Amino acid sequence: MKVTISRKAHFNAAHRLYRKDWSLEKNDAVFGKCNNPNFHGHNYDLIVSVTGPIDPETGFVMDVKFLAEIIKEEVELQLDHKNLNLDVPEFQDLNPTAENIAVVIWNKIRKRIQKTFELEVVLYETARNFVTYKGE
Ligand SMILES: Nc1nc2c(c(=O)[nH]1)N=C([C@H](O)[C@H](O)COP(=O)(O)OP(=O)(O)OP(=O)(O)O)CN2
Ligand SMILES: [Zn+2]
Repeated sequence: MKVTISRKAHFNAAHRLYRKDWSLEKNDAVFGKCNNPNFHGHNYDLIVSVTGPIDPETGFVMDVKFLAEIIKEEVELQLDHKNLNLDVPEFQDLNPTAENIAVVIWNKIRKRIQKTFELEVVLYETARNFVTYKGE
């Protein structure tokens, strides 16, 4: 029997969607207002879910306080109030779309979670736009 535990988190960050190897015209055509050279910001909401068996001794899949600490160290401290393009090494050569941010977050958290557990992240970039990544 497997059970999923989830923890919500939140961070604010600025970004610009563009490719350095494209002209301004092509970036504007593809990314529109998200290509503003002066950046723009989002209030990101994150849901991190871990699936695994319940430990019969503790009754936990994993201690949610431990998961909260991992999210604080791997996501909030590294991304909150940052300019993703300028401040975060992972996005120096990677467009900080919601899809790419979700994959970067998943890879950071995956390293900290027991291999036998499944991991899923859902990242809300706006109240209506969100992406899901499960490492598949
Ligand atoms: N597949 C993706 N498409 C878009 C992404 C993305 O990361 N992946 N990002 C953006 C913009 O950065 C931003 O998220 C768009 O914001 P906005 O158009 O304001 O979206 P809202 O949901 O707030 O507003 P609506 O009026 O509901 O469109 C664009 N595309
Ligand atoms: Zn944006």
